[in-house]
Amino acid sequence: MEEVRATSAWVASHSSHVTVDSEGIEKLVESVENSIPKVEWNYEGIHYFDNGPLTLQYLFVLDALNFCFWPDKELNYDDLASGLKEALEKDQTVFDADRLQKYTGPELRELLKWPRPLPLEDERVRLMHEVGFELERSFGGKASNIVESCGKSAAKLVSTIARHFPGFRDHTVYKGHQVFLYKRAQIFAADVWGAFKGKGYGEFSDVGSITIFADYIVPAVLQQLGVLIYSSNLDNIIKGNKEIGSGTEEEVELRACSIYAVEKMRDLIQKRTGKQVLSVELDLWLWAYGISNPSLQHHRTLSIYY
Ligand SMILES: Nc1nc2c(c(CN[C@H]3C=C[C@H](O)[C@@H]3O)cn2[C@@H]2O[C@H](COP(=O)(O)O)[C@@H](O)[C@H]2O)c(=O)[nH]1
Repeated sequence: MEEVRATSAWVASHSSHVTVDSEGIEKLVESVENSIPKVEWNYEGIHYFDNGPLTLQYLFVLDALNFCFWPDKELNYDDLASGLKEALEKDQTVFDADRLQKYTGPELRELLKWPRPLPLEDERVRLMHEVGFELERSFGGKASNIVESCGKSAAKLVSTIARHFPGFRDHTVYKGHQVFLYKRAQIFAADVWGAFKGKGYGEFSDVGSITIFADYIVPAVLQQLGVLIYSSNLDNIIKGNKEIGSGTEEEVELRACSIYAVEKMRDLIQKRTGKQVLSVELDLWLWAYGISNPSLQHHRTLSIYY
């Protein structure tokens, strides 16, 4: 995760379309430093949890598919989470590694009870197959074995997932430099930590190493809160709901500057109050705030990473 931090900082310092506003960070931190809203994991009541290894299988499949909902106006992350939860409650074998390798698009739709093709459905199915195949090949079919192999280190968990599962390798090249963002691998570690409340499978000695999860909600929130400033061209693209290509400077800056800005917020909170906050906690607060404001306009990129 040091690479995520370092490469995001590099993007922020070479950025052409997005500016991280230090004054904006100071103002926001001043207004929230003593009262950062604590948001409970699964505050929405949409997730499967049984306190055992099946929860990890659910979370891993969830985060393998946790991207790109916006092309369907009615589809949200909640539909994916609660759809997978209900499917698992009905049949405990739905996420067995051998079954994951065989799903078709229509079967995935049926699992989620979604009446029409999902956005990037072929990619979702391909990634389910990839997860099933590699779980079987290297982890005895079980996501719990990935977590157990990481010796209570969230950083090791993220790197193990990125090493074994190509679909989680959320990185890109920006102005000639490789940039690591690892949104879905990090969110899996955070989901495990959140679901198990930092105990058992969720105990990580280095949970502070996780950064925020650079999706399409958090940048929009940071802009609304005055932390990110967009060029007028980028602002018009987002307001006009025009698509931004994956891997473009604009897209990488939106994501990397969000990571960098929240790391700066975290440092400032620590400096001013002496209190350690986790980027995961800041992420969940910002994300929940964004989700509760449906009028917030976010950038639109067709991506399998977020
Ligand atoms: N940064 C960040 N992004 C997050 C999440 C979560 C859910 N986290 C769970 C963890 C605890 C809670 O109980 C949540 O259920 C989803 N997303 C992203 O949002 C987008 C979906 O938006 P919309 O199309 O409007 O549904 C999509 O890119 C999705 O990947 C998060 O926590 N942080």
